[in-house]
Amino acid sequence: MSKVLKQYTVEEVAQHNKEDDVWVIIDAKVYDLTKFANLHPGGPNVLFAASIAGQDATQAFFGLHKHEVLLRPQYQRLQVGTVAGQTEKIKPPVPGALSKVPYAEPSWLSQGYHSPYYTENHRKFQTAVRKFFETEVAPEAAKCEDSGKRIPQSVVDKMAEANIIAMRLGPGKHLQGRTLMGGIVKPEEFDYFYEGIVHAELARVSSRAVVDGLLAGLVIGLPPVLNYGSKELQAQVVDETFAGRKYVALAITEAFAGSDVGGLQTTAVREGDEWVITGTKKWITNGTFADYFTTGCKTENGFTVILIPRGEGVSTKQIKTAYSSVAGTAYVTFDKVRVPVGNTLGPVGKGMSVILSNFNHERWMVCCTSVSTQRLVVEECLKWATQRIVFGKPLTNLAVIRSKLAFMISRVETSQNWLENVTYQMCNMNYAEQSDKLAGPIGLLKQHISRSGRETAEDSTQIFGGRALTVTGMGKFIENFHRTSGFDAILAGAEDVLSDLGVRQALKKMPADTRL
Ligand code: HEM
Repeated sequence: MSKVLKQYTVEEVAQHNKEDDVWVIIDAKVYDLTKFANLHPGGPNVLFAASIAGQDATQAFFGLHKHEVLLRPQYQRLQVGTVAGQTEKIKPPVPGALSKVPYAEPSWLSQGYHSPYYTENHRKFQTAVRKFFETEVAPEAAKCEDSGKRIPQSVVDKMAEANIIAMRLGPGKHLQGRTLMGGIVKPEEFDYFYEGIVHAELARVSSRAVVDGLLAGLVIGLPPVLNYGSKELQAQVVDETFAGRKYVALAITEAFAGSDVGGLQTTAVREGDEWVITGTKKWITNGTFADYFTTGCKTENGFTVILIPRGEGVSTKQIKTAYSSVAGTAYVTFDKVRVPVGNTLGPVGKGMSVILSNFNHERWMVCCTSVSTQRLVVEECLKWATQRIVFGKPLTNLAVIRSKLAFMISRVETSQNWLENVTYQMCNMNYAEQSDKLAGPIGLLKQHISRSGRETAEDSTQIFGGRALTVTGMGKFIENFHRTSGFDAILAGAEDVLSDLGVRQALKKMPADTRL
């Protein structure tokens, strides 16, 4: 039973202004901080100041803490009453609800705006997905970001139950017969806009590392099995991965070669009905816990992709990167690993096209998560710049801050609009057409979005000041974004390589019969 809260007048609260009896008012609620003072992370003295003890400390509080602090159960207990004649103004977030902060949501989710791409059913789906991620994933995501431990199986199980894992691989036959998000969308109606919603909502509740830790390896490592694996192999692997019982990682990059896939040295040699594989792989997302590795190998006549199950000769070790170990980034060693020839994905020697066509979806997914995160940065900055008082006025009074906000908003809106256009093209092209027509545009889009992200990371850091330098507190989200936005510029293809790819693809299509 929740405790009955007494009402106090402002004058009554003001009596509690001593070190052994300290109360404060925060947003029309009365808190008894007497016992808590010595445990307060900001120290006891700040609570005893004449402007705080017994006073309305709302503005001071929100200048120093995120709202979520008051919502933590251990701090909710400090509330002893409410203030007579006052009502709370700052509302706790409702799971699944949209933000009312301008530009915090894409225009298709903003009241009074329209979109040619999304239907009412996309909206219904979005509400359900946001609620799911906010209630089921967000609490664990925050814990794992801190601890570096992998996402608990209970979260994976819930994602599998709603078929979120399968939906993250996009539309296709693999969705047939599955109930998607409780049946809100039929498998045959599921398009890339639905999939984009899943990526965007995941990014809203997760740090960059958690986005990857929540089975990004599977999202990029399983498509070659779906597109090129034999029926027997698919039967063995697909269901158990969509059920969240087994994990997959894409193992392409090596210390010897990153974006230049041609320089890979891991080698597969055919011996009867088996491949014998030797080599190393680096920066492998989810590699520490993956059960299967979709691996790029050098073979006699070129490059071949082979699915390697974890077993004898396979070892993985964690690489410490700038983001949390929750992503399970690994260094993988294959030491004369024997794999049946049936595990080959696509034609022998033609692995390059398997990998290159797979990149489109991976890069597009990074675009979806990155734009969503950049939008959250805009929201955080708008909130902070409005509530932060400097020299007696809100930060928004400064033209330089408004200018930064203008560029941040413009970057996220241009990115979103281009992304939606590319998504629409994907919805209307088959896999082969996408590989032919979209590799260049998606490369350019990703470099635009990751570059925008890094500029936004810089701007937001200036807006948050010192708070953007600490991993906890008001600016923790900005700090994390600033530290990890570079991952979008490298993973799935380095920014410079992708800009070049985009232009080279365009040049290939230049008509021979044209002159200035
Ligand atoms: C219900 C009342 C309060 C609770 C539960 C609370 C809790 C906390 C927590 C959890 C932190 C650590 C910040 C973080 O890492 O997120 C913190 C820091 C701090 N708190 Fe409070 N606090 C309360 C009231 C106040 C008030 C009224 C003041 C007024 C000056 C204050 C001043 C500070 C300061 C100066 C810091 C350090 C901020 C920093 O390192 O940037 N707190 N508080």
